[in-house]
Amino acid sequence: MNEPILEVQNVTMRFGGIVANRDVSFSVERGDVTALIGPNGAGKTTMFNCITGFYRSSEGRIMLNGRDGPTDIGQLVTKPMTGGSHLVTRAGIARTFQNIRLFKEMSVIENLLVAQHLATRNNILSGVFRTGAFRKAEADAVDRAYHWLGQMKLADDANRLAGELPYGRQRRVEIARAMCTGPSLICLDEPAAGLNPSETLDLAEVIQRLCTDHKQTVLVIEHDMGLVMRISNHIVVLDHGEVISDGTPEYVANDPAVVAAYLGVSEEEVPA
Ligand SMILES: Nc1ncnc2c1ncn2[C@@H]1O[C@H](COP(=O)(O)OP(=O)(O)OP(=O)(O)O)[C@@H](O)[C@H]1O
Repeated sequence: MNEPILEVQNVTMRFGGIVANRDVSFSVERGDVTALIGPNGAGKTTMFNCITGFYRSSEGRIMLNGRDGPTDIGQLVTKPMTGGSHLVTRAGIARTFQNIRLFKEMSVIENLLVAQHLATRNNILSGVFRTGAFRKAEADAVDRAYHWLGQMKLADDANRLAGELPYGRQRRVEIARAMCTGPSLICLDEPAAGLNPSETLDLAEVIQRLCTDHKQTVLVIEHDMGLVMRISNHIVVLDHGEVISDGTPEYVANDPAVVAAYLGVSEEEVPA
């Protein structure tokens, strides 16, 4: 399968009169770390919310070529009765949030188990009667949770309250929780926000390991350009809701349109 894992096709998102994304198109290739960057208010989070099924875009299409074949994200979100972002998680897109959203009064391991209950197809009856399939699913969920805690260098924290961990570790718990759902694509919303430099380095290492060891495809919004340049091999730049550059880190870093957007001056004014 050589097709991109995610295809954003001419997506426009309006909130009343505000156009947060305008005719946005880009692809995420399998195994890549793609970074979505841009100045404040450029439309990055809105784009993420469309991709992860929190919003239905006003126009355009977002296709996931995941484990169930081509899936139209917008159709999952608007499916009558059962539609919603949980179906997008099941289809293979997991995410973390700009503001950490762990269950702070639960242990780390419980946070990872809850995520898997939402992602599996067990129903209430199999739980009540504790069928063989249910018990196997539970045992697998625990194994998977410990596996990802180990990968995120959190094995010793399994039974601590999530809210008691230092911020950098909480970020890694969020990533472990997302990985437990077995995503085709993991979307990280500003993972370095609020981290100190040494926590950011740990985070970079963890994200790089997801790619090298687990062939995980990653889409990340990030303002920390040091981190973006270290981890990504593809960058899409948004400004005022539109894609202004798309390419390798080297290409984007030298694109006058990007320099202009960040400096807040017109393209013509940027020195060659
Ligand atoms: N729910 C909403 N209702 C109305 N306007 C919104 C909504 N969400 C976003 N916007 C507007 O859409 C534009 C893009 O916002 P968005 O949060 O997507 O940008 P961003 O690039 O993620 O910014 P930041 O880097 O500051 O997080 C902004 O003008 C914002 O005010």
